[in-house]
Amino acid sequence: MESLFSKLCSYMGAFALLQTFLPPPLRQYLDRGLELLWEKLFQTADPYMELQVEEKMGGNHNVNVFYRQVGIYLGSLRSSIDSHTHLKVCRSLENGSLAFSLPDNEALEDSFKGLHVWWTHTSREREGGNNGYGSRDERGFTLRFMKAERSIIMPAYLDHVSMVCAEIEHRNTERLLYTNNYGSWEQTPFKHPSTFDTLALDDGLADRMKADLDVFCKGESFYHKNGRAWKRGYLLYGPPGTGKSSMIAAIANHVEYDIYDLELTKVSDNAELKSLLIQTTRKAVIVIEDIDCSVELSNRTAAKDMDSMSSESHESSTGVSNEGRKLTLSGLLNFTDGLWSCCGEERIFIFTTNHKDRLDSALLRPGRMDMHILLSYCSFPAFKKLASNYLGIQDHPMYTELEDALTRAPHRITPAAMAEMLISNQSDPDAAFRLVMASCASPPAVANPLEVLSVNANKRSIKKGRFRGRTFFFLAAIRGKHGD
Ligand SMILES: Nc1ncnc2c1ncn2[C@@H]1O[C@H](COP(=O)(O)OP(=O)(O)OP(=O)(O)O)[C@@H](O)[C@H]1O
Repeated sequence: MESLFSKLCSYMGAFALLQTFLPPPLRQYLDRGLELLWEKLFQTADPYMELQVEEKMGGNHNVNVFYRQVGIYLGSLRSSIDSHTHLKVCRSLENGSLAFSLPDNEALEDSFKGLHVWWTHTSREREGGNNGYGSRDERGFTLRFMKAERSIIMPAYLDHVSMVCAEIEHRNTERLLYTNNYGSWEQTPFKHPSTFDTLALDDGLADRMKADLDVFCKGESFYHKNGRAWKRGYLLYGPPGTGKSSMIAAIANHVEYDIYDLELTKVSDNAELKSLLIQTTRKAVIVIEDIDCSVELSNRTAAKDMDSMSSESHESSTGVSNEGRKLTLSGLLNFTDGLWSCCGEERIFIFTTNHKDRLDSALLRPGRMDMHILLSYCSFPAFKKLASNYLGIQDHPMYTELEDALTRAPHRITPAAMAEMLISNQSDPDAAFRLVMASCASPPAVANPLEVLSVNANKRSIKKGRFRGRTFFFLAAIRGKHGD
């Protein structure tokens, strides 16, 4: 009896030793085999249950979306995959990246809320060939978990799989820039290289913006718990060429959202505005640039005075009263803030203006735009960032002098103008810095025509374009704001 007991002990010791050396897939096979043996010997009920996720469903073999989602999800479980020594690999046609997965019949372990589940992929030849349904194999995933955990796995874990897959797909999909064209959105791939690392901003602003965006993106439960629409508003203001458009691109790149660039002059009325908003998807940055110039949304008191002066002549010439004006400030406020704005989630609204003082106080009141961000002339830290980006220079003997000049400069330089001076003298940094010094000391030889235009002319009649990173305006037809 004693010798049998010691034999049993030594077997157990050998098993424990074997357990540490066996590769995980083999261990799982053994586990499963022993479980089956145990069930056979002692007739115990299987404490596990299984779910089948087949690639094709039903008699007419419709594609099962969840099968694809599971495949993508499992591909993201890198630490579980890395613990295996037998893997499959393929390269994606779309983005050229490598994707690893387990061979058929090998179990991949995952955990969710402290529970453990196991996925296995199987494929077997379809009976009677391919029957005209593409693949000859019947493929599917099997999910195995404890029966007692059924209420957590179904559907919370399954929803989790779909959600993670949606995020992965969103990250891998090319992002889009939408522009409105009379009632509908037209899309084009969005590839703007601006990031918070390339922007020259005042100290700490990039970090504050990134932190704010990160909190917003992870804020679903916060917004829902507090009964708030999951959206955020930024007003970017400052002179032309200080990086407002570049910051929009940096924001979109940071959060990886699509951009909807709303041109208000192409929106005929509030109903169209509403319809455009409803067509936007979640995870969207909705931008209205130069909001003070887009439509008559300036200070309402001033507008009222203007209206009363001109209403008579306007009505007689057009037959439409000012009261019946089609696109209104209240329509726009409803767009960003009111009930309409709640028909989608995870949206960032950005308005830009060169003249914050011209905006109606209703647009500026606390809570409307969450952050008002001033982008201004080039400070010394911003200059150093541009010099580092464009010339690869971190420090230079002229920096003390330049800091002094930029701090006291009577003729302030925009980051756009600074970038141009550095880029055009890339091969000779000393010459670039001398040019910056000279620009600090005296105004540019030729006044910046775009600044003159932007002050006097109605921007609705000005076309905006970019060439080599600079913003250019050219007149479609010069029409002064008040007809001058
Ligand atoms: N803060 C900045 N950091 C880095 N580059 C900048 C910055 N500001 C401007 N630039 C450069 O100047 C160019 C024009 O800037 P951008 O169009 O972003 O300015 P803006 O403020 O939107 O001008 P506008 O009001 O005329 O639309 C950009 O392509 C970028 O190269």
